[in-house]
Parts: sequence; structure tokens; C-alpha cells
Amino acid sequence: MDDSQQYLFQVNLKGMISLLSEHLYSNPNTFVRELLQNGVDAITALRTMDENHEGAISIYLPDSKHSALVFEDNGIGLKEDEIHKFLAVIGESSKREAFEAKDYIGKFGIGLLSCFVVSNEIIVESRSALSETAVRWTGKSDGTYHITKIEEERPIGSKVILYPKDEFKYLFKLEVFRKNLEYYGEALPMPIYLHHEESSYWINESGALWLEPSASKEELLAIGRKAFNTGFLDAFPISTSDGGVKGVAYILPYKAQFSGKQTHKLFLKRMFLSDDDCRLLPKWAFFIRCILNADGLDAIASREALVYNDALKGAKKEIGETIKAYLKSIGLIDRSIYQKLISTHYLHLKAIAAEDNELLQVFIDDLPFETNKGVRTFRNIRELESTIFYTPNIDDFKQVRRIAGAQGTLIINAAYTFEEELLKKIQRLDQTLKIEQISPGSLLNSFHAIDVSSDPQLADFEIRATEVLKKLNCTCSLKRFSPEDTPAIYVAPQEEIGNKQTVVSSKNPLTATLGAFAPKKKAVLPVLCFNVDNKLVKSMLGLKDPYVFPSIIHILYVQSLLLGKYPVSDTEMNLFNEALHSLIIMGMENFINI
Ligand SMILES: Nc1ncnc2c1ncn2[C@@H]1O[C@H](COP(=O)(O)OP(=O)(O)OP(=O)(O)O)[C@@H](O)[C@H]1O
Repeated sequence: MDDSQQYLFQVNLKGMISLLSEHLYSNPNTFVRELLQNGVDAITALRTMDENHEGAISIYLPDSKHSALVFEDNGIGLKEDEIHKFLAVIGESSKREAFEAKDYIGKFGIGLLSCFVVSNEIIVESRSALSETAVRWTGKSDGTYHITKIEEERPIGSKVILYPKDEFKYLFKLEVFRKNLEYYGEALPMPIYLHHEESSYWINESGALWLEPSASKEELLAIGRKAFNTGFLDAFPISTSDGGVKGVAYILPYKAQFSGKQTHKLFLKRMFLSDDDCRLLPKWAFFIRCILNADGLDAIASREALVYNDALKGAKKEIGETIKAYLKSIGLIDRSIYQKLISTHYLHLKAIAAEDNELLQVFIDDLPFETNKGVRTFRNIRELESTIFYTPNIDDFKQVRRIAGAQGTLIINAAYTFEEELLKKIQRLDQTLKIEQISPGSLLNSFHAIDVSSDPQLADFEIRATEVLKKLNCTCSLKRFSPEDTPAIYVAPQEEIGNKQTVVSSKNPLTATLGAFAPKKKAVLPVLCFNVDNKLVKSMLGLKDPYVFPSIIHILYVQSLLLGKYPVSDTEMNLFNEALHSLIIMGMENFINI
């Protein structure tokens, strides 16, 4: 064998055609888009020779008199040698190397193959603007083609003729085809006419008013309502220099989820591309819907998404800045929209404000926060509280809100990830504010401490209660706190929050076995903190009965779990029921003042 001998890759033509036509595009309607695009590009090309040329696309659907679809344009057409070069060579495109390449929608040289999904052959009849005669090309999905001369005189332009396969005839029915044409072609700049039987329809008659600088706010809102089937709070224009993106952004009138699919309308060179934002919008823009057209961005070969390049990144940055500029100014322009924006989208506004100081300053006073005293604006909190306390998670909030509230302290529930960040940022920006995190532990420490050694009754109570609680993997503490009618509160150790069962289930043999292999950590136990100012606790000090005392401790333990909204296990509930039962049996129903 000669090592220096070079060989050429061979292509299995039939396989290649099937791969490109059937597998590259995810839906069989794609041929409508590809034919539209070729017609538009051909008209654009002819306009480079005659800028006043009035291009149009006419489509004749199969009907009672015709069995074929005819897709006709009055664009530049093809000469015979161009047909051999561009139609018959897969991957060859007249648009890629052209001087005006950026004006064309196509560039990969494969789009026409999508017609093989719905038809076994593609016929193109074309007369070039540079030729007097027309030619007919017939391509087959097995990779063969032939060309014949057309004797009769033809106008400049091309006709693509398809005979639908039986299984795809439904795509050529008037309503289906019309819907697809509107879907892809509603914003195209030249008229598209659909003909069927005796009727004709102008598909893109309403045009793309949303691209016109003269469009009024009312008109934009009406377009948005029609496009997304919902009214909007407001609309504002978008225009970027990177990627040449233009269009409208709409503010949703209802709360938007932080996840889930966001529907938009994205056009590339005025051909519909996707109902996804194709990574053009910033990640926080969940409350925005857009209708956008990009003239300077590129699509991937299947034309279902945009290429993620510098132009797209630049456009995305500009769009983010435009939305922020709108948010910063809307309060000065329209107070009612500003108020609705805050009441509907405060969570998203907080997320944006957490990363933008200027927006934070604009919105912070009007943003609502959930507190143990109800929902309050930050202005209200700032004006009434000398120190602003917050809990960084919902479990802490549940624990501290009742006790803190009874003591008159306001606590913000900063449970959303960016809320704590936001509060820390406000603190950094305004040093006069005192904003502090509070936890059940720190709240416990703030309670009035008791010196049990100076009171034998209290010391004895502590010893006996500790003994009972030990069996529940819980420690005991005696403090003085308000409200007086709360006999005890359960404070879970920080790392056990939301997972109280971890402590309890350590009795489970499997957990215990697994635990033997886990790194030894110093166990932090929860605390049941008794309020020595409480009537019930006071009356228990002298209570020595070996059955009644532990029963009441058990009841107080479970009651504290319930008050703190902790999960209560079956074992704990049984303990509670048994304790209650014992007390009833002992005829002491009125003893407990819960
Ligand atoms: N209606 C038409 N008028 C004139 N030329 C056409 C027409 N349709 C196709 N062509 C020629 O055939 C070539 C191949 O078309 P095809 O649709 O396969 O790819 P493309 O449009 O170049 O690129 P893409 O794959 O991105 O769509 C085009 O580049 C163009 O030269």
C-alpha cells in the first residue's frame, strides 16, 4: 500500500439526503419556512439589481383542479449553470459568499432538502433575471436529478412544485397550510398571497407594525394582546446596536414563576424563528414577554435557535440595560403602572435590585416584605424600627415570629435567596440603618437568664425536667420571657432545622449503624425553654407526683413543637395522647391550662 496516496471521503447520497431532510428539522412543516425563505432571499437578490422591484410570493395549494403545490416568487431566478451549482450540490449556497450575504436569511445550502420530507421529488422551474429562457430541474430523494428547457416564455422568478406524499397531505389543507404560513411569514417585508380554489388570501397584510417607530403604545399593547392572548401592564420598545435587535417588551399583568417556559416571539430577518427567547433576555426577566426581530444575528443550521456568539451576548446586555432603564424611569412617568408593577412583580424586582444598586435605590422603599406583623413596605419598616431584624430562612422565621412578635419585635422573613443579599446590600449602602440577622438561638440568648442555684425549687424543677427530656433527646432551659402565657418554646439547633427527625430517628437501628461510619460530630441537642413567668410552669414547681410531672412535661414538649410548626412524629403524638389520658384518668382535667 502506498502511504502517500490520498483518498476522498465518499458520501452516501441517499443517506445524506435522508439525514438532512428528515432528521435535521424537528417538524415536517419546516418546508414552508424554507420555501418562504428562498423566495424572500431571491427577491432581496433581485433588489440589488433593481431597488424598486416589487417582490411578491404567491402560493397555489392543491385543490379540486390541481394536485400539486406551487410556490412562486418573482425573485432573481436561476440560470442553468447556477442550478447545477446551487440546487444540485448539497451544502452549496449562492448566499454565503455573496457581497450582501448579511441580507439573506439562508446560507447553509440545505434548506430546500426539507421538501423531501413531504414530497418524493422537488421540481424547480426558474428563469433568471440574466437569461431569456427558463429551465426545469427535477430532483429526486435518491440523489438523481435532470434538467429540461422550458420552451414557453416565462417571467423572471422561480416556481417550486411539490406533489405531497399521502401521509403529509393534511399539511396542504387550506387551514393547516395557512396557519403555518402566518406562523412563519407574518412579519416578512414582501406580500405573501395564498390561493386555493377560487379564493385568495393576503397572509401578512397587517405587517410588522411593532417594528415601526411610529407605532403608538395602544397599538403595541393591542399587538401584544393578540400575540400572547393576554393584556399587559405596559409595553416599551427595544433596540440594540449589537445584533440589530428591534421590537417590543411587554410587562406581564400577573405574577410570573421563576422557572418554567417563557413564551416570546423571536424573528430573524423578519422570518419567525422561535417562541423561546433564544438566550437574548437576561435570566431575571421572567415578568417580560417580547416580540423581537434580529437582523444581525445568526441561526444554527436547523434554524430553531440563535448562535451564541459575541453579537448575541452584546444584544442581551443591551436588552437588559433597556429593561432596567425602563424600570428606573417608570415611577416618574406613570405612578399607577409603577404601583401595579411593584404589587405584581416585587419578587423579580427584588432579584434585580439585589444586583443593581441604582434600581435598589429607586425601588427599595416601596418593596413589600413579609414580616411577623404582616406585609410591610421597607419604608414603613425603616421608619418604625430602630433595628431591623430578619431571618434568612422560613424555619427560623416560623420559630421566632411568635415570641418576637409578643415582645414587640418586627422580624422580616428573608427566605428567598436574594432577599438576605438585598438586606445586606441596603445595609452597606445606608450605614445609618441597623439590619441584623436573628435566629432562634440568638433570640433564646436574649431572654432574661435565671440563676437557678439561688432558688432550690427552680433548681429541683430543672433537674427533674432535664431527666424527662433526656429520653426525648432534648435539653432543658429556664428563662423569663414574654408573652407570659407561653409556658415553653422548642428551639431546634441550627443544623437540625427542617429536619428535627434526624435527632429523633437516631434511635432507629439502621441510622445508628450508618452513624457508626459517619464522622463523629458533637451532637447539638434541641432545647425546651420553660418560661418561669408562666402560671402553669410556676404551679409545676411544687409538683412532685412521679406520674403527673413527666406527663405535663411531655404535653408541653409536644405543644411547643406544634406552636413552632415543627413536624410531630407518631411516637411524639402517642406520648402526648398517653400523657393526656393519664391526667384524665387521674381526674386532673382542669389542671392543665394550655
Ligand atoms: N426560489 C429560489 N430562487 C432563486 N434561487 C433559489 C431559490 N431557491 C433556492 N435557490 C438557490 O438554491 C440554493 C440552495 O437553496 P437551499 O434552500 O437549499 O439553501 P440556502 O437557502 O442557500 O441555505 P439554507 O440551507 O440556510 O436555507 C440557494 O443558495 C439559491 O442559490
